[in-house]
Amino acid sequence: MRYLTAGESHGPQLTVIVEGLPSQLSFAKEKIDWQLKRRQKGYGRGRRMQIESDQVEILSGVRFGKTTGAPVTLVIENKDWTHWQKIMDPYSSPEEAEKRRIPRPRPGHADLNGAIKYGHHDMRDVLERSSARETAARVAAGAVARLILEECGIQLASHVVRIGEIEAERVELPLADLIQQAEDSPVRCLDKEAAKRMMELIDQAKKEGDSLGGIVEVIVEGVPIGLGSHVHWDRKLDARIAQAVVSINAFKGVEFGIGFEAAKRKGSKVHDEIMWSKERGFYRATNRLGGFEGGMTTGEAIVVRGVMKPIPTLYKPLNSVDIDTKETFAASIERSDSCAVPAASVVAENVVAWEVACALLEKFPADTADELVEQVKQYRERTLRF
Ligand SMILES: Cc1cc2nc3c(=O)[nH]c(=O)nc-3n(C[C@H](O)[C@H](O)[C@H](O)COP(=O)(O)O)c2cc1C
Ligand SMILES: C=C(O[C@@H]1CC(C(=O)O)=C[C@@H](OP(=O)(O)O)[C@H]1O)C(=O)O
Repeated sequence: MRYLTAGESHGPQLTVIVEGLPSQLSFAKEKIDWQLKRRQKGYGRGRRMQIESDQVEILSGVRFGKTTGAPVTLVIENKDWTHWQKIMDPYSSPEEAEKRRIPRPRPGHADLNGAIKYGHHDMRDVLERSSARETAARVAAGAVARLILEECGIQLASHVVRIGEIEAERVELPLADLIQQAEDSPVRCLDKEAAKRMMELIDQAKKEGDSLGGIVEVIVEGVPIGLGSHVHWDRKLDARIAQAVVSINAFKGVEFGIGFEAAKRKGSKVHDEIMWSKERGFYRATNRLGGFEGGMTTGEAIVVRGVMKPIPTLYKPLNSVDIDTKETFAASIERSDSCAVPAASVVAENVVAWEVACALLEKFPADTADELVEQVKQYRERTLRF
């Protein structure tokens, strides 16, 4: 499977084309819209999220509620477009655009590098596409992938484990409870006490004109053994997931299982002992390596964490240099999120879903959803008897 996204943050819409889906897959639009809604929530978001109410319009590849096997095109309207039409229209007048030209690059954004690279003297031409607005399209693609995963008994969840200096206590919960509790928390945090302090910290950062980052964790359960492959670097599924997570705007690092902690421990406290029982087949006594050995799934839950830097646009401005005058100025802003870690946890969940679904279809190529489900079922039975 593959997908392409297109669209600017303040253009008319985002478009995503998903290609390679099996046919006869029940295409529940409400499930895609639900993922989009989840991405819009979260404490610390700015005014833009009050304007948008994201949902998909399906333009191709689905008939009678099922995929046909043809590319699926989804669009998400930007309601904010009406406020930007004059300067974002493909044939807007240069005079109009000049009034809102951006000659001042914002530290921490793609503005300056993008302007130099693409020869833009209005940094709006960079900003519009580098904006995390695009993550709505990626979530839509991930939500489509989840339709496949669901049919095959694979479930995902995510939660926030850190915002700024506040770290959540580790809580072990069955996945269904974890999903519910994360959903009930405005910061998607399972530790209620930490969640309260996270919200206070966000309020404080906002008041001070500052911003916050954090760490999110994604968990995938029900994964068959052997998705991905050890035979070639670009087929290792952990590596693909790492790329997907770090490609989310503002994400700077990724770890699996105990992750960077592994550097401090001896091998005996890192590797997961192999066990066997008639009911479960092969399994691991622990899951410190987060569900991967040799770039392949072990059958234990995939546990992946991503670190998000604080939002770069600050009401308390940082210094930058005007590209026209070369003079130093303090960057001014109109509006911004002060913390988007809870929203980004939903993005992370969905980009991971995409990678897992691709790996599933690589192991079990199928033209119809039934063929896929049957192959996965048989493979799970074979695995148990191995
Ligand atoms: C869900 C989400 C919302 C974001 N909202 C903002 C925002 O309101 N203001 C901002 O300056 N950056 C925001 N960002 C981060 C920037 O998009 C990102 O830092 C920037 O594009 C530069 O990319 P890089 O940080 O990956 O280098 C957001 C990121 C995500 C994932
Ligand atoms: C639009 C979204 O996030 C935006 C991501 C973003 C950025 O610089 O990345 C900046 C803000 O955009 P604006 O300048 O229009 O307020 C966020 O609102 C979204 O998540 O849908």
